[in-house]
Amino acid sequence: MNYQWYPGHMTKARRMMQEDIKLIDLVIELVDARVPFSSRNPDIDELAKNKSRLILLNKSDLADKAKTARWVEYFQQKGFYVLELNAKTGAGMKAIDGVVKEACREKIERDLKRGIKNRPVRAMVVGIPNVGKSTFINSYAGKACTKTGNKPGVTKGKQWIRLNKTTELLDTPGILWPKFEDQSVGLKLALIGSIRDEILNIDELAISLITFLSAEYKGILAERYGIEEEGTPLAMLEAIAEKRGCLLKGKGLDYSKAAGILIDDFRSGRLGRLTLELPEEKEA
Ligand SMILES: Nc1nc2c(ncn2[C@@H]2O[C@H](COP(=O)(O)OP(=O)(O)OP(=O)(O)O)[C@@H](O)[C@H]2O)c(=O)[nH]1
Repeated sequence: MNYQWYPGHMTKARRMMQEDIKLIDLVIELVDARVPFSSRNPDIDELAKNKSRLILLNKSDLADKAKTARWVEYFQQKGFYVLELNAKTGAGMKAIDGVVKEACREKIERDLKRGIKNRPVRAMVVGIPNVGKSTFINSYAGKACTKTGNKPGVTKGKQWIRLNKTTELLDTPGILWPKFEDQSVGLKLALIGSIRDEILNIDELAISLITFLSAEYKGILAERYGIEEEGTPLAMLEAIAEKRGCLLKGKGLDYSKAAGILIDDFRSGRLGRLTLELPEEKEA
């Protein structure tokens, strides 16, 4: 399968982010907890060097709890501050302020030594499309906070949201481009729904998911669809089509319909909390 992204916007988005990053102290990077490696663009490490860093493992409600704990440990070992989050419900949100302060402690202390009091920490949210940046900003900023409007000088044209006494957030998130280093990255991004479905081959996607699930999460397909987990992935897709009554008009089974049901069940969490990759695979 050949995966494409939204070509054309990348250069502009990157240039804008390069400018914006100059204005901020803290980069809050959202990744999808089901694919923390595939949903991050490592170029951000270069773009945001010398900045405090916080990684939010978002959509953690859909990810495997034990595997998320391993990703937390992995990113911590790399020197990032890390939190699990469900931006949609706000679960995990309370811990953020404390961690932001901790991540920016050096900056706050440096300011104090220079006699600068109460200059807020300036933060920016970044991430690839669909990881939940807007949902997070809306939830974190809440209704009570006010937009500060344009400021003179360096921040001309930028909107900042004053979150509390210590933190301001740039109101437009930085969009990063996913990095298709190998086919498996594109495949995982397609599975979580970050690539437009029109350009995907849904049958191939379902076969890949079945292959993965029957190896890593044995029993899940049997439980959800009442099928035997045996034979080829195609045979299992066929079994799902049979169980779910996916029929073509008078001409046998509708595999694509069954594939659609499976992918949809995965994306919405109906197959359970599943994570598609682990840190050690990435390091291998
Ligand atoms: N289950 C779940 N869904 C979430 C969570 N956070 C965001 N979403 C959903 O994910 C989808 C994308 O969220 P957005 O906030 O639009 O993502 P974005 O990163 O701003 O997307 P772009 O504008 O494309 O860059 C929406 O349907 C959200 O409701 C979460 O923690 N859990």
